[in-house]
Amino acid sequence: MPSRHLLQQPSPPHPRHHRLRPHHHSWPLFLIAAGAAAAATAALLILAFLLHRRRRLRRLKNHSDPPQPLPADPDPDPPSTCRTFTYSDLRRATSCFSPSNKLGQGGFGPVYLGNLTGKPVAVKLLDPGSLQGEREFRNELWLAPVVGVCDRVVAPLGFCSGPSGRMLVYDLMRNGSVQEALLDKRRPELMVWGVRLSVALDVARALEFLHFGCNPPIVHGDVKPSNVLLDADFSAKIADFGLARFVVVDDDAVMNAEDDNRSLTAESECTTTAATTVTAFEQSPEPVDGDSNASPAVKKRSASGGDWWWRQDRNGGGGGGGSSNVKDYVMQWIGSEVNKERPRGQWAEGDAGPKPEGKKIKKRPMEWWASLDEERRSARRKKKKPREWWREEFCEELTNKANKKKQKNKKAGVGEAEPKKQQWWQNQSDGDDAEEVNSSRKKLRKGRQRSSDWWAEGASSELRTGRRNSQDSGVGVSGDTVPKSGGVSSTPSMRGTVCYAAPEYGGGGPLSEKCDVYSFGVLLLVIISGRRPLQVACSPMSEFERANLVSWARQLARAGKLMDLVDQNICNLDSDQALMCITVALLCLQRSPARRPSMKEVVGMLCGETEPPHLPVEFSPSPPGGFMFKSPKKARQNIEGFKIRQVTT
Ligand SMILES: Nc1ncnc2c1ncn2[C@@H]1O[C@H](COP(=O)(O)OP(=O)(O)OP(=O)(O)O)[C@@H](O)[C@H]1O
Repeated sequence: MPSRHLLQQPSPPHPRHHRLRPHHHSWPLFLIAAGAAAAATAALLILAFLLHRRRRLRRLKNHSDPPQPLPADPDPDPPSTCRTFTYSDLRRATSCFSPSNKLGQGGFGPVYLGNLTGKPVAVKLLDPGSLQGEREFRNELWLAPVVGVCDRVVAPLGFCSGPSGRMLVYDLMRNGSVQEALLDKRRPELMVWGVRLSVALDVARALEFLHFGCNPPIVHGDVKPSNVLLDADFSAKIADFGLARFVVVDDDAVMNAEDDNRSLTAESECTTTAATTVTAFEQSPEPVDGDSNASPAVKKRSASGGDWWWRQDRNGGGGGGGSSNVKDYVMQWIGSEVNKERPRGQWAEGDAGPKPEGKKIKKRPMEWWASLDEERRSARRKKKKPREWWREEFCEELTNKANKKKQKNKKAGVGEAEPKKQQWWQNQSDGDDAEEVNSSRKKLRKGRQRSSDWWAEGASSELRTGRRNSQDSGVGVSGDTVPKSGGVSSTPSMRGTVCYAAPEYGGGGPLSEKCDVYSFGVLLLVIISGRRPLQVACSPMSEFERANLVSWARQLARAGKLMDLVDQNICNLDSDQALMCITVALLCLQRSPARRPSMKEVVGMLCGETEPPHLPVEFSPSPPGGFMFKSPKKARQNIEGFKIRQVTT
C-alpha cells in the first residue's frame, strides 16, 4: 500500500500546460510592460492632438494677421530694385482683395486694383500650389532690374512672399490689356488707325530692347494681346516675363554651326543652333549693355548654356543668387511637369546640361515614376517591328470595340453594316491587300488632312498635341460672343500660348528671338484686323476659311487681296501703312525662323526708316493660270514672264 506522503505529492505538470502558462514570477513584469505601452500610446495620442491643434491655431492666426517679417525663404534674393511689401500692406491696399477690385485673371492667379499710399497699383496674387505661378514669380523678380529700365516694359515694383501667399505689385496700366481694350471692349480710342499703329510700334520697340538692348538678350516667350498693357494715354507696354529666357550662346555649338555653315547651301536655315536659352533664375543678368548692336561674340559665355547651369549648381550657387534651391526647384519641376509637357530630350540636352558619361544616373523616385511609362513603351517599340507595335497599340482595341458593337447589334437584331469597312484596321494588320479598304482609308486620310490643314498652318503645334492650353488663347467665337472682360485668362503652357507660339517652338524646337518675332507677327495681324487669331464660325461655310487668321492672311496674300484683312471699323485709315504692316506681319510669320526679320528690322520697316518690305515668296500672289503647264518650255516662259511682272509691279 502506498504511503500517505507519496499520495500527497503533486503530480508532475503536463508538459503542454507548462509551456503555455506564464510562470508566476513573470506576471508583474508582464503587467508593467502592458501598462507602459498603454501609457506611451496615450502620450503619443495626446502629443499628436496638441500638435495638430497648435498647427490649426497657427494657420488661423496667419490668415487673420500674417507674421512679419517673412520667414526664411528658399527663393533667390529679391532684386534690390523691388520693394518688399507685407501681406497686410497689400490686403489693405486692395480692400481685402475685394472682388470689386479684380482687374483680371491670369494663369498666375487673379489681379487686383490696389492703392498704396495714393499710388494706384495692380497686385497679382499667386494661386497657392501653382507650379506655373511659382516659376513665373521667380522669373519676374529676377528680370525686374534688367527689363525695368525700359519704359516700354511693365516690371514689378515690389513683391510679398510669405506663408500667406505670394504677390507681385506693378504700376497700374489704366486701360488694361490690348486683349480687353481691343477685342473685348472694342474701345473707341483703338478704332483710330494711328493709335493701332503706335501700339504695334511700341510693342516692336519693347521687343527690340529685349533682343538687342539686353546682354544677354532676353526672349519674352509669350507675346500676345493680354500681355500688352495700355496706360492712360494708350501707350503700350509689354508685361508678363514669366516665360522669358536669356539667350546664351553656346561656344561649342557656335564652332559646330560655323563648320556646318561652310558646307551648307544658301538655303540653310540654321541660325539658332548656337544659342540656347535659360530661365532668368538660372543665370544672373549682366547690366544692360548700352551697345544695342551687341555681336554674337559679345554674347558668348565661357561655358555653354547647359554647362553653365550645371556647373553653377555643382558649385553651390553663385552667379548672383543661383542657390542650390534653384536646382532642386528645377529638378522637381522637370520631374513633375516637364516629362509630361516637354518634347523628350530638350531639357536633358539643352537646358539641364550634359549628363556624366559612362555613369548610370540614379533617378529620383519622382523622375523614375514620370519616365516609367515612356521607357516601357520605347522598350516595347524596340523589340517589335513598327507595324506589330502599332497593331498591338491600336488595332486590338479597335477590334474589341467592333466586336462589342457587333454583339450589341446582334442582340438588337440589327444586320451587320459594311463589315469590311468597319474593320479596315484588321485588314491593314493582315497584309494591306484589300483594294477596297485601301481606297477608303486613303479617302479618310485625305479628308482629315484637308480639314486640319488650315488649322495646323497657323495655330501652333501645341494645338495638335493637345496639351493643356488657354481657355481663350486667341480663340473666339464669331459674332459678339466674347469672353467677359477681365475675367478670362489666356493661360500659356510652358511653350507659349496657342496661336501665338512659333511653330518650331511649339513643335519642340529651341526658344529663340525669332519665336518672339513670329508671335509679334500674329499680334500685328490681330491689331490690324481687330479679331482673334482663331475665330470659330457658327454661320456659313464661307466663314470657315477665315477662321484661322494666319492662314486666311496667307490666302489673301496669294490672291492679292490683303486689304480685306483690315478691320472695317477703323477710321482715318492709311491704306499704304496698313498694307505695309500686313506685309511686315507676313514676313514675321514665315515658317523658316532664319527668314523672319529681326525686331530691329521690324522697327525700321514700321517706322518707315528702311526700305518698304516685299511680300515673302511663299505668300506672293500665284501667277495667272498657275504652274500646271504641260510643256516644260512653256512653263519656263510663263515663270519668267511672271517674275518680270512681279518686279515691275
Ligand atoms: N499692371 C496692370 N495694370 C492693369 N491691369 C493689369 C495689370 N496686370 C495685369 N492686368 C490685368 O489682369 C489680367 C490678367 O493678367 P495676367 O498677366 O495675370 O494674365 P494673362 O496675361 O491674361 O494670362 P497669362 O498669365 O495666362 O498669360 C490682364 O489681362 C489685365 O487685364
